[in-house]
Amino acid sequence: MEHSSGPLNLCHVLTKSIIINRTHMLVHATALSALIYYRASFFFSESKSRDRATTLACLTMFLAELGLSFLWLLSQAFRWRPVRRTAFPKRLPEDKELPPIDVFVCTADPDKEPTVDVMNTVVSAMALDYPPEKLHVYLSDDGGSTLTLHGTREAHDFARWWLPFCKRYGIKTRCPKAFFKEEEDGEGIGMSSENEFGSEKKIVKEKYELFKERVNEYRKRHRGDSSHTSRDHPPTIEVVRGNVPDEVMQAHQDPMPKLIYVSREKRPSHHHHFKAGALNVLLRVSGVMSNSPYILVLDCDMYCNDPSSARQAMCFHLDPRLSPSLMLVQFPQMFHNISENDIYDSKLRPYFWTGWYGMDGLKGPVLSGTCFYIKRESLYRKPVQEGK
Ligand SMILES: O=c1ccn([C@@H]2O[C@H](COP(=O)(O)OP(=O)(O)O[C@H]3O[C@H](CO)[C@@H](O)[C@H](O)[C@H]3O)[C@@H](O)[C@H]2O)c(=O)[nH]1
Ligand SMILES: [Mn+2]
Repeated sequence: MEHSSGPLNLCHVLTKSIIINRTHMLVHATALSALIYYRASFFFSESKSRDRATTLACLTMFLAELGLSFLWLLSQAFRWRPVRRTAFPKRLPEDKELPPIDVFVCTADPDKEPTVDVMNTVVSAMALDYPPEKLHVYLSDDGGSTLTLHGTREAHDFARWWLPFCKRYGIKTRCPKAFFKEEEDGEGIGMSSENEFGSEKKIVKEKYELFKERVNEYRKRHRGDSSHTSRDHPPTIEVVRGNVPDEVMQAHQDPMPKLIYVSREKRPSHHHHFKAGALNVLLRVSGVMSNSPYILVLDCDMYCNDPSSARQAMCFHLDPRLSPSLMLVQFPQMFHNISENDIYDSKLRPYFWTGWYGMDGLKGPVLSGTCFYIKRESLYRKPVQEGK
């Protein structure tokens, strides 16, 4: 990668949106003022036709209107000064100068969060376009399930095929499940199955099917085997090496990101604090094992849908102008499998595509709990300066 003198990122103020938003606010505020004036004049007028029932009805409506107007007023902050940001990953320093990243994936229940899907998220994180020796993926299993541990080993084996395949063909969708679905739906990169890509895709698909089969087989065979429960189990930490024998491993010498399975100790007598407790344990475990200065947090059903996200995040974290006051770089969540007839906006578009741009313009969005690259240092107290 070449150095370049341009900035690593740009912040664009969305002038057109600002003009439209503020004009709309003005019109809306004028209409509201007229309404409030109309209601108020009703109460101050000395009309004899006003009986108690009419007054009560008008008062109730007026209070409701005042309440809604207040809510409207508060939400206008999000539309006041929206901004967008562009990152220039090509301007980042060389790979060897990039900082390491720890990825935290949390799962809690192999019945509610199917193991194959969780592993798809894990594999998509391992396949990020980032130097593999600088990427460490930690999977926290709050269920303490042997199925998840077994699935992690199987995922590691499958990643040996998947990672080189993605790298060689510049695959954009690095979650295997999503990639094969796109290929089936004809939305893939459209190369014929006759060529080299096609034949390799076929092999990788077979490996993926085998991986799924083995995980599901294990689930069937070992159901109810364990004496532990998700609420009462000892700790387990394993640097996952997979099930592949050494000879086969030597044949695939491509370096891979480290994959670490962590299941913290849980006892009924101690509160476990759900995901927050799991993240705290991952912070401590990773602090001893890799201690990377940046951390990506993912829910187990939030796969990485853009392999360049790590480099994009670094365009902000490594920017000397921004970095001292920057805690995290957050990506919006995207939802699939939502009904075509959805009337509840389950994709949360106003939140991610309006609210966030607005909040960023007012000094930063809220933390949404997943899909963010956070600076480890920002989670600890500021180091005390020497001599003070
Ligand atoms: O005891 C627990 C409970 C949950 N989780 C994990 O936490 C994540 C989020 O939990 P989920 O039940 O899926 O919550 P959602 O409502 O889908 O998630 C949103 O809301 C959560 C807080 O309520 C945030 O933590 C999430 O990041 C945010 O996406 C999942 O990966 C779980 O496996 C644990 O690790 N341990
Ligand atoms: Mn969830």
